[in-house]
Amino acid sequence: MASEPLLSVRGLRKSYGAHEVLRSVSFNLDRGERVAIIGPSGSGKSTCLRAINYLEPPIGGEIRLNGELIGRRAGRRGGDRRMTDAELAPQRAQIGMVFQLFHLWPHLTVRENVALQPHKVQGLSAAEAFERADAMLAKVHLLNKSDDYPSRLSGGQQQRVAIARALAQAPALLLFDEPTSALDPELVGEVLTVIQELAAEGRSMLLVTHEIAFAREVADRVIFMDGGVIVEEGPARAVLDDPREPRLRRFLQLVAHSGEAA
Ligand SMILES: Nc1ncnc2c1ncn2[C@@H]1O[C@H](COP(=O)(O)OP(=O)(O)OP(=O)(O)O)[C@@H](O)[C@H]1O
Repeated sequence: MASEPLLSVRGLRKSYGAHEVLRSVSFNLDRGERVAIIGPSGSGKSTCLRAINYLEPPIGGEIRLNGELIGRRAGRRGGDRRMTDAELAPQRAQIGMVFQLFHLWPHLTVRENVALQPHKVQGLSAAEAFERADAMLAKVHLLNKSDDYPSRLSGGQQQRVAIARALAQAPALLLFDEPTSALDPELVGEVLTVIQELAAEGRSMLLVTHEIAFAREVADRVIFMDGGVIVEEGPARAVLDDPREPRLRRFLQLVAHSGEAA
């Protein structure tokens, strides 16, 4: 029997008013797998990522991590109900998320930013949480900045701190939502290098990215979304180098012509 996937997304749906942004999206991600989601602006990529940890609660479908249903539990009167934020916290802790904007606490040092979740949510002592923070900051090559405040760091460094913070949760799955799109071009490389190093460690990750060359490099599998549905998916090189769907072919041509700024 095939083993259960790490992440299973089935029939995911999301609307804003009458606008259906996700129209039954289904895919799996296996342990150690790297999956990139690409597609035109507004196709629902970020919404899909944010629905996975219920930052944007979906209106239909099912998400499972290690087989466990995310965001919903059996209700008293039969059927199921949405979990409260408190109930969701331990599930969210298994899913590390890195956003386009870094969302670091400005009044905390780099080390304190990274140690906060392990200390407050996972119950590590302050000393243990700082030790873990330092180990994660070493991974993103920023141990020398641990006593600085975020405002003293470049955008690329702040994003690497945000990655260290996600790692400090010891998550089963990492979600990256366009992690380089708020950065000046000269700062993109350092962030992509760190993500690549994490991929080489065999971490499970789902990335929304506009960087097609990077997706080809780092992802095992690519999902192309358009209009709230998955139009094509498959091994990265097959999807990106030999696309079947005309919509994907057009998208890749457009990206190539605009210097990868889709
Ligand atoms: N909070 C919201 N309220 C209303 N509409 C929203 C909201 N968030 C997203 N949308 C709409 O949902 C659609 C999908 O947005 P989403 O950000 O998921 O697309 P995307 O593929 O990630 O685009 P981009 O590449 O530009 O980030 C868009 O039409 C967007 O305007």
